[in-house]
Amino acid sequence: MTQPFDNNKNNAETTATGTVLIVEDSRAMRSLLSAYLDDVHHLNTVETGSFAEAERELKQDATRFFTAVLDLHLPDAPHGEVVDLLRRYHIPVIVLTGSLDMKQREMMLSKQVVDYFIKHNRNEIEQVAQTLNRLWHNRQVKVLVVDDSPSFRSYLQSLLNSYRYQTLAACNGREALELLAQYPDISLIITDVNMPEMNGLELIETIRQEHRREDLAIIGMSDASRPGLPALLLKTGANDFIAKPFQAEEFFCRVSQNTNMIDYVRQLREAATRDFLTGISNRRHALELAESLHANALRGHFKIALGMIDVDHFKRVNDNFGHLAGDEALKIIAAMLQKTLRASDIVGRYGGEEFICVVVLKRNDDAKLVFERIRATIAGLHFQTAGMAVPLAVSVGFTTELEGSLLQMIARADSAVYQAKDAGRNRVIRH
Ligand SMILES: Nc1nc2c(ncn2[C@@H]2O[C@H](COP(=O)(O)OP(=O)(O)OP(=O)(O)O)[C@@H](O)[C@H]2O)c(=O)[nH]1
Repeated sequence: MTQPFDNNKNNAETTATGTVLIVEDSRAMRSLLSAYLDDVHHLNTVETGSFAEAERELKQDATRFFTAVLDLHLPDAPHGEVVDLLRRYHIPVIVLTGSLDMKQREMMLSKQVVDYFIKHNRNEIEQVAQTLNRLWHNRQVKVLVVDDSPSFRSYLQSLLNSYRYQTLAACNGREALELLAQYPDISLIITDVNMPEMNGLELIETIRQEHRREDLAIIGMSDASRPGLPALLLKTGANDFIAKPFQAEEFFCRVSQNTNMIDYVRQLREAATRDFLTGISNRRHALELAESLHANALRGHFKIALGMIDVDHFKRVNDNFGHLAGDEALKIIAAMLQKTLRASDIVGRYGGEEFICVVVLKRNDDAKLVFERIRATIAGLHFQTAGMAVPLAVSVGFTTELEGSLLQMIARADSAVYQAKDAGRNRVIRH
């Protein structure tokens, strides 16, 4: 396989914290920038006022810096020399400067500066902060580059690395598919069209049989001299197209638009499956997962037990200690259920103060003991509120009878919960 992950020593994955080096000769601007970035999640700053000071900090330990924000015009380096200094240490550079002519702009772009902003007011500082946040986030984003030219592959990788993306590379479609199988969380594939073994169009067609445009973005890349190609790539399933040769600025606009779209869809999906209070699966998602376990159990692949867990006298917790305290109690119980059960089991918030658990039973598992352990653990929990330790308890109904639908199984477990409540609560009843 061609060039796996980039393991550049200065890759942000190896830096322990997100420290930003600021090089700015105006003390007021430096402090304003630093104070603002401190508010940005994860980002500490080291302030320097000249080329010499920046050089000293880098010599001391350059690996702590994941990005630098630079002024181009420093008293001891008036022509942007500080950009070269940072690039020697492979640290991504954002320029925040008082003025910029066309020549300087070209110079910066040729040196792979991440972005540049002209100082006008606080608005630019906000934009710098947003760019830093994006770079910090990019460390988690995998981009696969597919091209048969080794030099072009490494050029693309170095461009992407300057934006802190994680990169992988393949020299044809077949290798790309192997890498995709190995790393299913790849967000974006940038592929050339003309390649041996499997070309870019065949690759896109194959990928689209399994991955939709909103799950995995693809940018097709080819010669600007083939006018019909962009449409063909888009029709085959590419999200976007870029013509070679291209400007780094355009390349990054397209890359970030596509990776942002994938992130956004992933966040929406995540939000749609999670219960907003407890963070465990919501009812709809838990039922979806449970349907599949139930179907497999009916086919005889394994045995399952389905339990409904209802918090006892929960109204009293709310009435005595307030709704927020009640919320805390629900979070504690959800976390405990999640921790107690195996990854192959399902835990979800069914509604209000009721949880659903579907447990895959291994050969020696006793369903009654599994739910008894849950009940006993919760009965041993006290949550602290208003200076008091409030005891918690749950009633559990469960069943291992698979017959009929999943909803019928839930109804059986539910009726066992009612029996447990009637029998005095804080107990486990089997249907
Ligand atoms: N704090 C909080 N309370 C909730 C939430 N969802 C439901 N509840 C409360 O849970 C309580 C459930 O009360 P009941 O159905 O009377 O049951 P209970 O008090 O637990 O009594 P038993 O089930 O009979 O032991 C109600 O007061 C609901 O307002 C929530 O998300 N947060």
